[in-house]
Amino acid sequence: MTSTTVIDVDRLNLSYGGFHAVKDLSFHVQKGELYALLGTNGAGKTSTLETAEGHRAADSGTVRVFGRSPRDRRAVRSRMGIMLQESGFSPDLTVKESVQLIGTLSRRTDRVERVLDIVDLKSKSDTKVSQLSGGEKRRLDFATAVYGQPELIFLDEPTTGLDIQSRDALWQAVDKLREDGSTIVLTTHYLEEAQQHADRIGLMHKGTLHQEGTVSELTRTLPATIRFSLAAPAPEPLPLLLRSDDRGKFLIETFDLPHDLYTLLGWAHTHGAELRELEAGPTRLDDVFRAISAD
Ligand SMILES: Nc1ncnc2c1ncn2[C@@H]1O[C@H](COP(=O)(O)OP(=O)(O)OP(=O)(O)O)[C@@H](O)[C@H]1O
Repeated sequence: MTSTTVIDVDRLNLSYGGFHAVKDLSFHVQKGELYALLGTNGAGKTSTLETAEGHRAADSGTVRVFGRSPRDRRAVRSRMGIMLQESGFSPDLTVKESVQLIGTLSRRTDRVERVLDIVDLKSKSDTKVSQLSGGEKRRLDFATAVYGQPELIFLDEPTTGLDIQSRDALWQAVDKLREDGSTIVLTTHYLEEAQQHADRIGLMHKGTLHQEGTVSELTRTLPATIRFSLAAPAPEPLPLLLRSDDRGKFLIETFDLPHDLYTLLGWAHTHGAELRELEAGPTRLDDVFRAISAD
C-alpha cells in the first residue's frame, strides 16, 4: 500500500451461511482513479463494495479505506459518498428535504441548490419522492455521491433506468468530480460506459477477480475481428485464416487489424470479389467479458 492508495483489499473472503461468495479477493484503488468492478450476476461485486463501504464485515482478509477500517465509521464515513442501487429515501419527503437529509447524514457541507442543479432536479425541488419518475429517483440517488464533493465515491450501477440525456449529464458530473480530485469506484452492467470512463477495470466471476487492468490491457488479450459476406463464391482463396461466424458470415480474427483489413481489401479488388456487410473493429470489453463468463 502506498500513500496514494485509497482502497486496499487484501485476500477478502465473504460467505453467506455455507455459500462462499467472495474468495481471496485482492485489489487496490489509487487516489484520483476511476476503478470499475465489473462481473457476471452474482459474481460478488455488491458484497465486496458493501464491505469497502463499511456495511459488511469481512469473514477473513483485510479491507482498508484511507488506511483505516471502513467499519471505523467516524474516521471514514464523511469522506465517502455512496450511491446505492436504491437509496430508499422516504416517499413523503420532498426532493429538497431529501437532499438536506443527505447533508445531515453525511456531515459534509454543501449548498442544496448546487446539488439540485448538478442532478438536474431544481424544478422538482418541492415534489415528493413518491411522485418522481424512476429516472428522477435515480438522479436523486446520485445526489448522495455529489453532496459535499466526497473524496471517495461509490457508484453502484449509477445509470440504470436513465435516459441517454440523463446518462450523459451524470457522466459529465462524474468527470467534474474527478477533475476536482475525487476517487470513484463503479459497478455497472453497461460495459461501454466502463470502457469509456474507467482507468482500470477488475473483472469478477464467481467470487474471484479473473482479470484486472486498463481497457487496452484487457482487450489486447483477444483478437480484433473482421466480418463480411460475399456476393458470389470466392474466385480465389483468401490468404488469411477465416471461419464462419454464428450468423453465417466470414470471420477473420486478427491481432493486426489494419494489416489484415488491407490484405482483405486488396484481395477483393484484385479478384473482383464483392464484399458485403463488411464490419471491422477492435476487441470490445464485451468480448473479454464473454470469454470469462464462458468458464
Ligand atoms: N444476504 C445474502 N444471503 C445469501 N446469499 C447472498 C446474500 N447476498 C448475496 N448473496 C449471494 O452472494 C453472491 C454474490 O452476490 P452479490 O450481490 O455480491 O453479486 P453481484 O456481483 O453484485 O451480482 P449482480 O450483478 O447480480 O448484482 C450471489 O450468489 C448472491 O446470491
